[in-house]
Amino acid sequence: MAEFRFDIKPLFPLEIIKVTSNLLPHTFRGDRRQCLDATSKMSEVIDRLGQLSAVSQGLNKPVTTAQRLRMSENQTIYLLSDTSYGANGVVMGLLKVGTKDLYLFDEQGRTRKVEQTPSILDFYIHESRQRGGLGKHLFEYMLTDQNWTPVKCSIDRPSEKLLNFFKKHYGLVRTIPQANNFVLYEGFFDEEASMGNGNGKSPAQSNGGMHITSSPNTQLFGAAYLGDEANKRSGRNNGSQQPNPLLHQITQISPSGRYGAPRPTCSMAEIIHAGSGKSGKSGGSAESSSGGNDIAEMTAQLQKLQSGSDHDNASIHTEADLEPEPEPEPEPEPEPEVVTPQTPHTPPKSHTSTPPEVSHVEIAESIIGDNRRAPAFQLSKQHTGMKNRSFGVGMAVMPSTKMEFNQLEREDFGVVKINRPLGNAISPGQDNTDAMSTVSSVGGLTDQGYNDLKFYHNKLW
Ligand SMILES: CC(=O)SCCNC(=O)CCNC(=O)[C@H](O)C(C)(C)COP(=O)(O)OP(=O)(O)OC[C@H]1O[C@@H](n2cnc3c(N)ncnc32)[C@H](O)[C@@H]1OP(=O)(O)O
Repeated sequence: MAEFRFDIKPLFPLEIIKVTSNLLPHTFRGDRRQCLDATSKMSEVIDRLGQLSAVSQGLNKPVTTAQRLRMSENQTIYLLSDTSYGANGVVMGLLKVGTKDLYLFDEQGRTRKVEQTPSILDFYIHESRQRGGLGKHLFEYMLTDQNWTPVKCSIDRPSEKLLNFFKKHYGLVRTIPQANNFVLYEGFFDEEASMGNGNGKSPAQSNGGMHITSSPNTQLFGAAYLGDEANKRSGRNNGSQQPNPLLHQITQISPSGRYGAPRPTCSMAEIIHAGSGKSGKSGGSAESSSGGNDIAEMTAQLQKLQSGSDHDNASIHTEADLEPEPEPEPEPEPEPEVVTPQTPHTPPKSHTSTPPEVSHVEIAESIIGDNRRAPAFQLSKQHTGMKNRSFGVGMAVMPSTKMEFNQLEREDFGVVKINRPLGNAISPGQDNTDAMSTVSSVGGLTDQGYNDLKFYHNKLW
């Protein structure tokens, strides 16, 4: 348990105290000197518990620090103590909550901007006291104090233990898939489920903040981008939408828990890999499939070309058939104030949301063309000395399928050298890293009369 060099009893007149950005216990009364002393000690307590929580969750840096709390506007930390333990007492647990403005998907896959969503941000009970009911005790205190209900809480990358906690104590299992790091349980958007929270409104509604948005992602990916299950559900509900057999959601079964929570995907990657068709929709709703250039069609054409088959009914190869690449473990991120989802998707069996994984090697190649294909056999620069041969690199500036250039110096990423004479040593005093200086000094042309483009880059092949 977290013991300190000072007596914690003055800080903890109650078993549970709450602390906000002033870093003082909500019970605090004292003069300026006592205030400074209390904030200093409380900072130490928060930093220690935050550190223990991070270690317990396998995070490489704490989600909770005194400094972060001090800078926050709407976060509260609840601390659970046992002042009877030892001479100075001990602190046994921490629960950090706050409100967030989030873009969320509801159960029909519509994007909603929910302002001041109740959020569980960090939760920790010391290992020696876990599974003894203290977590529930602390959580219930917070719910009462904040006037929240569990089903209305969003949870920032819940751990496996916390998922079990919600299942055991509140019967919450089924989640609404999100594309950000937050997990919502079914019922979050229900009006009636919010009646028990005291004011008859959901937390979001009570803050006047929930409305369907026309976010860029909704326009880009459509509201029915949830795959078959969601399409069926919405089809049952309103009878207007039919599942499109060509449109499978991009699904990856990932471990649930803090690291298993979905990461936002790169919007640019989505656009590059999936958005080149005129329809502009990657997964698409039933309505979105009208464009002649959509991915399914392009992929089918590619398949036909590859197999040499011209059967009209060749099977369609969709994103769901492609092997997802293993996802690197995401680092813990500071809680975003506004999180914009990229794509919704169907919940995996674990009932936790997973990130959409776009892996369109073939599609990307079909879009870009053969220029991007690597040769069947290629010599590396180890084989060819310092001569590098690059295919497609720098296509943005050279309309050639092949580029050759000398490599006399070390490789650095992203440095583009222009106008240095091909193969020549750099003259003394010439700035080797400044393209501008070489532009003016050489006149811009090589012996062959061409501009010399020099690329320094990491190994790409
Ligand atoms: C947004 C976030 O903060 S995510 C991070 C959540 N925090 C962590 O994972 C840190 C490590 N875990 C903990 O600190 C605690 O286990 C907490 C805070 C999740 C729960 O506190 P506890 O005091 O253990 O909760 P409490 O005793 O009230 O409830 C126990 C239930 O929680 C779940 N739980 C607690 N520990 C575990 C565990 N090791 N394995 C699986 N489930 C667990 C179970 O449902 C358990 O019920 P059970 O013992 O009948 O199986």
